[in-house]
Amino acid sequence: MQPAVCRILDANLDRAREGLRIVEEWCRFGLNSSQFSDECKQLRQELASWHTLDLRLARDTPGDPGTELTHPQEEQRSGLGTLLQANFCRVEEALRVVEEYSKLYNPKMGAAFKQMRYRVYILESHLLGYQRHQRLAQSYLYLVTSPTEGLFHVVEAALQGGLSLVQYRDKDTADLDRLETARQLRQLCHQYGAIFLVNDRIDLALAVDADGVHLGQQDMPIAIARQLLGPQKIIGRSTTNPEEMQRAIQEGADYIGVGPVYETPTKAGKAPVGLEYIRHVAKNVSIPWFAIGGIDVNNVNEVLNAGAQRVAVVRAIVRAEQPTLVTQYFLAQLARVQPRTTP
Ligand SMILES: Cc1ncc(COP(=O)(O)OP(=O)(O)O)c(N)n1
Ligand SMILES: Cc1nc(C(=O)O)sc1CCOP(=O)(O)O
Ligand SMILES: [Mg+2]
Repeated sequence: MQPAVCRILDANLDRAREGLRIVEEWCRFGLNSSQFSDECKQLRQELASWHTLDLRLARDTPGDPGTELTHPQEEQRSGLGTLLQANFCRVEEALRVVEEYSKLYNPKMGAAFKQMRYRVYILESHLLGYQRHQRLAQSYLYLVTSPTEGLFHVVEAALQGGLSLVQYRDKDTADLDRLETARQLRQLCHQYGAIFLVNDRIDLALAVDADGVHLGQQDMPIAIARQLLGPQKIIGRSTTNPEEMQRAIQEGADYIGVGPVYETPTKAGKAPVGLEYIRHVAKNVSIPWFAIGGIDVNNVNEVLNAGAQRVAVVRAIVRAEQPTLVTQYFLAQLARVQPRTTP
């Protein structure tokens, strides 16, 4: 066997193992998930079983020109999501290299690495989906955007205040512009570890790889959205009464919107549901739900006193002079009504 092939296999087996270890550490210490960390460990052990002495002996680190090469992006990661994604990429690439070159070395190894690569794809998709749903469960304030000058500044200011859930809502702009805005908002949200959802449009959500969609009663049925988006993405549904609420849950919504609580010019003409429906949802719903419609810093406590633990707002943040401070105020009020978790 050519020594160069052995060196390639040796280097990529190491690369894949290192990347898996980085992912495994997060599964173990960040998520406390034995299921995900066991899968990483099994993959690492299988890798190790193919990393035979003849491959290790081919190593020539001083003669490897690649040890000096780094990319600036490797020196900094904008968040945990980017870090995990970069390492999944590294593992998948390395496995693909091993799969190809091992065909010259041991064809059985090629087949085994193809299987492993698919296992890593599945792990990545399950892990990212799990993280996304965890983040949703920890999100109490939800910013729904409206077209406004300085939208990115407003959203970034709110993210700096601790916001972790954003919906891009824009009914009238040309698709080409919406696509660009959605792309940039997604990037901004992910930089802060926040979830990014798209209102109404499954196609746009898919195009920018958003975390999911928000669908109203007149929008696409949840079952079709789920088929298009898959189980790992988030699907939210608007509801205005107990029947819609029950149906949304049965159909598999990940969260529901509950409103409008108060009359609002943002959704002119939609009759307010009032606090009675909030009380009903508070008693009957266990998935995340967000009270929405006319909520601001002056009336938020009334909504919380009726049983809401999460709220969604448009104007209260988009029109705020100081979106960071308003976000912090909302989050502080919301924190008062969160159930205490035992340490
Ligand atoms: C969180 C949240 N709740 C409700 C809505 C309203 O959705 P919909 O009824 O489809 O109305 P539009 O927003 O599409 O005008 C929402 N967007 N977000
Ligand atoms: C987008 C939207 N959906 C609603 C619903 O009840 O389904 S109320 C609403 C607008 C909320 O805007 P603001 O916070 O400015 O009142
Ligand atoms: Mg809609």
